Amino acid sequence: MVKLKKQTEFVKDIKSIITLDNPDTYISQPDPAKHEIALKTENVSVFYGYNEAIKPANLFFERFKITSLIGASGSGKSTFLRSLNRMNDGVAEVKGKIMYRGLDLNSPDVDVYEVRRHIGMVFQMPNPFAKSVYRNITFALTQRKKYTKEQLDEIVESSLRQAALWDQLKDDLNKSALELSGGQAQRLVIARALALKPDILLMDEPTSALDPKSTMQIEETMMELKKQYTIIIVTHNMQQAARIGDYTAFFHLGKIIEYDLTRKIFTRPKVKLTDDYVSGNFG
Ligand SMILES: Nc1ncnc2c1ncn2[C@@H]1O[C@H](COP(=O)(O)OP(=O)(O)OP(=O)(O)O)[C@@H](O)[C@H]1O
Repeated sequence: MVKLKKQTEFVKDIKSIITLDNPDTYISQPDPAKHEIALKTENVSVFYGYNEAIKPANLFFERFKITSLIGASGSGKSTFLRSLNRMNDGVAEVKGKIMYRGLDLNSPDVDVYEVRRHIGMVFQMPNPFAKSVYRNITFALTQRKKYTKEQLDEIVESSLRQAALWDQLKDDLNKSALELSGGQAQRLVIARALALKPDILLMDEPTSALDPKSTMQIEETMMELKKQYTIIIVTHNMQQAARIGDYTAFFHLGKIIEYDLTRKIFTRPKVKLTDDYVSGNFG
């Protein structure tokens, strides 16, 4: 009688096939038999015209973890990140599947607004609207649905609390968001994304425009947020990736060279190119 393999053994097999076929890459995914997967890409490639900026990428993102995307400038990190919630629509052609709760988010009949409600995005430069702190958080919500004042008050408070901004701003909710410091503005943008109650937060170099103190505060906030959200972050800051990332994917010329637990990427990478990058030999 043929004995069926357990799923974990299949996963091990898949890992070794990938490694043997591509000796210059090493992809070690979180094991779906043991870990909940929030998002998965299947052969996702991205084209700007004829330029294949992302080569077919197959990545699993574990739920309630932080995954860092690292790599030199132009390696494709932002392009890949922006594909995950359809931010590349109209800019680039994205092929392959982006699987979320059994649904391919890259399918043309998927409502892009719904995709972005479940998968929020925070950009490099804090970009609050020229509105009050309160309206920044409620604006997107009220475009599609009616809320009572009590409901909105509750959402504003809980979003600001999660972004560690409530204590500082609770008496200044009518203040213009343009009067906030850079660190406060970035945390307001995080609160604005959280107000939509997403599952996943994409962050594109969220601290690169901030001073070290604000950077540490945002990192602390992210460590709290990952208890409730899955976070995927692009960062140029190796210390940041090592400090906060559970998993790290290293990109080079549009290809994922190595994907593994962060501690392995930074202490025992399997591919020399990764070692050279994390040791600061190029990039
Ligand atoms: N809007 C665009 N149109 C055409 N090509 C683009 C566009 N955006 C990015 N590219 C190209 O795609 C490739 C990957 O760029 P991308 O910005 O994703 O890299 P990155 O790793 O995020 O870089 P950085 O760290 O500098 O932000 C580069 O060759 C870049 O020139």
